[in-house]
Amino acid sequence: MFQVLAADSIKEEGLQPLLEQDGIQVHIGSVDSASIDLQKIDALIVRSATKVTSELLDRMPSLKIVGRAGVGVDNIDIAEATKRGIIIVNAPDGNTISTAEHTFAMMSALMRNIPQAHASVKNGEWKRNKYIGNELYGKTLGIVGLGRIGSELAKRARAFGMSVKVYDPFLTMERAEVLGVQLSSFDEVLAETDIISVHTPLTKETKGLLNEKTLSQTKKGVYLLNCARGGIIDEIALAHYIEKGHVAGAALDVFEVEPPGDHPLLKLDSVITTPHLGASTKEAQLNVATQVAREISTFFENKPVANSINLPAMSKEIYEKIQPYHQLAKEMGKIVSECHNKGISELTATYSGTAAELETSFLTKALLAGFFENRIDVKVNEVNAIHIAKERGIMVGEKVTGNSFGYANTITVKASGDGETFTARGTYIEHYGPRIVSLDGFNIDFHPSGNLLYIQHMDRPGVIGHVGKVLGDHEVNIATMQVGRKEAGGEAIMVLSFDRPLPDEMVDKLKSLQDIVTINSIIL
Ligand SMILES: NC(=O)C1=CN([C@@H]2O[C@H](COP(=O)(O)OP(=O)(O)OC[C@H]3O[C@@H](n4cnc5c(N)ncnc54)[C@H](O)[C@@H]3O)[C@@H](O)[C@H]2O)C=CC1
Ligand SMILES: O=C(O)C(=O)COP(=O)(O)O
Repeated sequence: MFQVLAADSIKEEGLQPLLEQDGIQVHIGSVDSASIDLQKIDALIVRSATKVTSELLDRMPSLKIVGRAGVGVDNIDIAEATKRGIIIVNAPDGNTISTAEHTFAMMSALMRNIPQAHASVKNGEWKRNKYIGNELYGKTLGIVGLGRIGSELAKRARAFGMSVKVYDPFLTMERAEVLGVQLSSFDEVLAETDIISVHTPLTKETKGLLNEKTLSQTKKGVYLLNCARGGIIDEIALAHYIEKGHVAGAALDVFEVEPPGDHPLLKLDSVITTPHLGASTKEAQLNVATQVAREISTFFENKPVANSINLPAMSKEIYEKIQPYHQLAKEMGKIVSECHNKGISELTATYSGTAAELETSFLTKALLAGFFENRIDVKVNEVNAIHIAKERGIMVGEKVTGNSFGYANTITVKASGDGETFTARGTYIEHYGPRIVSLDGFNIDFHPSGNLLYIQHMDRPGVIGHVGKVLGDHEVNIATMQVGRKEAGGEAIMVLSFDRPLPDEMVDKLKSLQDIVTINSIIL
């Protein structure tokens, strides 16, 4: 039974996809609830309040996936989660409209002093002159970060007769034209706009984007909005610029530390604020909860998630196409690990034909996951495979070749270390299945599944008979058998498959036979 913890007051109605699925138990609570055994939780759903730190991850050894019911993942230690093979998914567009609408409402409220005037009337006052505001019409709005929310804000601003200048280093001229905004440099946005609204994620690059220096480049009387993340606008610098009358006012939905406590900005009359409400609408909360619940339910069905932060994005169609190669790559990783049961320092995957047309980095990660499966104690998957390889000093290479060795595709794995090299080649034949077509330079042809024995031996009369006798004495039935050799009388290999696991003492007996070089048992 998979255990899901939905924290941060996730809208329960949105959890329906998980509640409806057999084999899943959903707990509503928090990571601090005494009644919840964190050790057993497989999936965690959070909003922005729960901080998914390495300390929390230490307390959740079964955790496999974190669902962020929203956009920003700055409350999640992505590097730590990735190291541990934990997938992170978010709900990128479920709260776009709500946040854009909230930003627009904040902008209107800021320009017309609505919160201050409201409080004054409630206080028994009637100060019509004190609260004279400014029109939005004809003003220039500067948007920093024209992603989903920034774009929706731009559309609304244009509908209100504002012109819009945008700074976003990743934005194309075509997209700016479609949205009717003017693509500008950061300096132009600072110097030429009346209101500046930030809509970037909080990253190393965006932290303190508006600071003592850049605020000095803004127009005197500028208004600032932050409905993205606390810290994009330096709070101390902002308070300073408001106090000295350079910035006319600010609307803030977010703070560096939430709740902000006794904060200098809260003491300023021209600062209006909400408690991180951008995404807090019934509609957005239903959207984001449903989106992450669907993702987690898909994950438990062993299908690809659509919006992972630390896995490549893949549509259902692409996933279906890549799936057989993914399986083959993983099995080849296991085969190489078992057949070449030695230390390795380099692993190279070479793809050809139809395999080379796919997301090969995903296949290489699957290969590594298979390779490490029986070698190390840590669970290895596509999320942490590269990290684990690096940590263990294994160089991972990836190549594409035009030579398919007569097949429609091949995946060739070369493992090297201590002066020795082992190579395996496999192919996927449509409507037929995966085949291993070469092992350590020997041509062979077998289906990689079940219980296998890989035997290296000398090509001498009687060897196969002796192996058959030991198996017969143990009443072990051979399902399939393939042999390969490079030249008569030289080294040769056998790959045998069985319907059930093999007794250890029988494998030991086989090892002691004359002309047997090595024997490796492989379970796929
Ligand atoms: N107040 C609230 O409740 C909410 C806040 N947010 C915040 O808003 C942010 C934006 O959300 P979306 O628009 O959905 O994300 P998005 O990913 O669609 O847009 C972000 C944009 O920022 C741009 N960008 C990145 N680095 C930049 C830089 N250094 N300078 C200028 N532009 C840069 C990107 O190119 C992208 O276009 C989220 O990361 C989140 O932190 C999101 C939802 C609700
Ligand atoms: O989606 C986001 O990035 C948000 O900031 C919304 O945060 P929340 O889920 O309301 O705590």
